[in-house]
Amino acid sequence: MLFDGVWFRYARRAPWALREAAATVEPGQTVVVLGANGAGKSTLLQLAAGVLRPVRGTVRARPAVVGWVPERFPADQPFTAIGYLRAMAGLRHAPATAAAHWVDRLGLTPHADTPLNALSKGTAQKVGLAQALLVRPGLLVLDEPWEGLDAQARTLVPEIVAEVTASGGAVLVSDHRGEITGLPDTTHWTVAAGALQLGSAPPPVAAPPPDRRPAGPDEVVVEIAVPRTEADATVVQLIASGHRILRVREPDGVRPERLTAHQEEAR
Ligand SMILES: Nc1ncnc2c1ncn2[C@@H]1O[C@H](COP(=O)(O)OP(=O)(O)OP(=O)(O)O)[C@@H](O)[C@H]1O
Repeated sequence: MLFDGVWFRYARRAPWALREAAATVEPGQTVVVLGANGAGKSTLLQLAAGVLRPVRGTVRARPAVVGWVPERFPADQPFTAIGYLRAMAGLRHAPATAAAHWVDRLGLTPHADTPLNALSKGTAQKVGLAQALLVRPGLLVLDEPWEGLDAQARTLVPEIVAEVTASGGAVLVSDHRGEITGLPDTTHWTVAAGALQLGSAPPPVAAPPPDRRPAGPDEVVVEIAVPRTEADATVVQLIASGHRILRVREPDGVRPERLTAHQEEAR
């Protein structure tokens, strides 16, 4: 599949959400799309899936079967989980066992008869994932597939991606938090302010230094624990939300040399 000079904006006078994107996706390839909030990842993925059409340029040679998993599954539909998947399976001429297979595989059995709009966000996301897999896709497009999923379901994502690519399908997956660790042989693309860069490593998140002033009488200190890989990004987010970072530290009893250079400086 080829992005041939693709430009997109959401309204006539709106700023370009994607500018002159040029890229190729080969069969069997996994492309991880990185970038900050609002950079244009979802826009790019929707153009790949054919959900949006380019304003300029074209997307060529899109595989016939596209599985599209949006960032938020639209759960406001008058179906139960299994009813929805059976209806989708019928529309797409999927194998008769497809809906039941994915309900079982994604751990949806206890929720099969629950109306979609009564499902938790994570369970609804699993239904969104299941519908994209009813017919094995030549292109699977996953927009932040980890959002809201429980630990068990998260481990299934790399497994499913590997199965799709092993059968010659291509996968495009966005990951604004840099969560992807379990996917082998991936190509990285980075979107920054609507510009697509190919083959670049995840951009480093440079966290500003801590604010050394002690907490004042009208403040409280809230301690949080985050995954080591998300520490810098969390510091940036908290500061952007108007909070002060007093320090970043290792958990009690953990040797300090495991801190990154930045975290060491922030102690
Ligand atoms: N439906 C829409 N109507 C108008 N503007 C939109 C719409 N969807 C996205 N945009 C704008 O297009 C730009 C790119 O948004 P996009 O959702 O592609 O970013 P993203 O990288 O996927 O962000 P996030 O990680 O927050 O999902 C942003 O400026 C956003 O505000």
